Amino acid sequence: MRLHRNLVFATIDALAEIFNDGSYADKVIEKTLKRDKRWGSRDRSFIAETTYDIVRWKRLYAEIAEVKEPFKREDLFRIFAVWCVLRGIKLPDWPQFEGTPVRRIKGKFDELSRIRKFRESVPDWMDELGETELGDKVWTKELHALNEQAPVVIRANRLKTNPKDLAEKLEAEGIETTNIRNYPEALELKQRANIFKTKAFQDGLFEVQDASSQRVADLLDVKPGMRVVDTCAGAGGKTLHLAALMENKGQIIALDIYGNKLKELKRRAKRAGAHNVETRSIDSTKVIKKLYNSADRVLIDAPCSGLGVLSRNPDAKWKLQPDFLEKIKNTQLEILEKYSRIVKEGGKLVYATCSILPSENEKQVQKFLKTEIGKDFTLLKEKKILSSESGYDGFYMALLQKA
Ligand SMILES: C[S@@+](CC[C@H](N)C(=O)[O-])C[C@H]1O[C@@H](n2cnc3c(N)ncnc32)[C@H](O)[C@@H]1O
Repeated sequence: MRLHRNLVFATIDALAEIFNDGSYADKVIEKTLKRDKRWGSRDRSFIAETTYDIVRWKRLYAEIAEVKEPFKREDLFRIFAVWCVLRGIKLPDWPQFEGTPVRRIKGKFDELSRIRKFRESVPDWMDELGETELGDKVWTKELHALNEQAPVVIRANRLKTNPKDLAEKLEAEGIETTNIRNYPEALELKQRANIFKTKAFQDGLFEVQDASSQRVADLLDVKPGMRVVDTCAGAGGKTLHLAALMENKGQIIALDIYGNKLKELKRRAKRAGAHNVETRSIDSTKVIKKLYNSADRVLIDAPCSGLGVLSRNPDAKWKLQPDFLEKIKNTQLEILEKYSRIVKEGGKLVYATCSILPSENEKQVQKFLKTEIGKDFTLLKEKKILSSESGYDGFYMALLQKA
């Protein structure tokens, strides 16, 4: 591979913004890719993938490069040189790479690879937490899986198409997909591609949604005509799936504390042809109280650490802090206690997270079941999805029923 100066410089700029200014990797990459209209798809994927790779392996590479945060520009070039050496990419004879100690880099890599927190590139606290919660063996495997690049999975929108027709349409647009066994609406891309540009996407025939995430709406057991409340709807990934499962019949009330996310949800619902979705911003306790005892089904896709989705969101390794985790666990329990009151007698509730930590998952459900409102519920089913076992995101979901 020959390195192009403007692509490498763009990558270094992106890394500086992500590491030193605390910006989100996806946003920085999106902005960086708009910088030069002449860049083709290969150039763009070089920038995106190299940036993500270096974000993913920050701790390991910084340790090998012997540099510390905040990174100066020359530090970022040293980190970049480590990335090249470990991938067997020939370093160009630019002044930035002069004197790169190739043998020392390889030696340090071998030495650090013996220690999990360096090999898998995670902060000390996260490595300790993962081991405490999951045990050494499971955490080691899981962490390894979470450092793999995530596959691109889409969900065929049954309001407009089916997986077979969609696969054919995408193939006609040059995108090859495969079915995923036991995931009825999912297709996996054989190769990464900018699928948002396809006509099939603009026509609302699919949404990008990880295979594990597609399990959540399925578990809620919705039927056409039901009244369903999606309490933490965000931009509506699961709301749209629920609308499709309900064949657009009945009512879905999508809630979130952020109005801007709900705006995006509305836009997506329009594209997907989902007409039974109403959004409500949670701007006072009244919004929730008005819904008490009214829904056949309630989804709580709770805010969480996101530790199950590190493979698509590697900068969370560096952004997540232990005190945030403590706060979010309190929020999860509060949400469970408040929003479960929306379920009517005999109705069902799904509590889900994209975390693999028992303290955000089954332990929260157990705590909830002991609360006053929780005593009215029974746990019907629980699914713990590990990335190391499924090949997709780590997820947790529990189905509960109100007596
Ligand atoms: C895991 S995300 C939801 C993802 C979304 N359901 C989807 O499938 O695309 C959690 C959502 O909970 C929202 N949230 C955070 N605190 C909340 C609260 N107290 N009540 C309701 N929503 C909340 C966040 O804004 C975020 O959109």
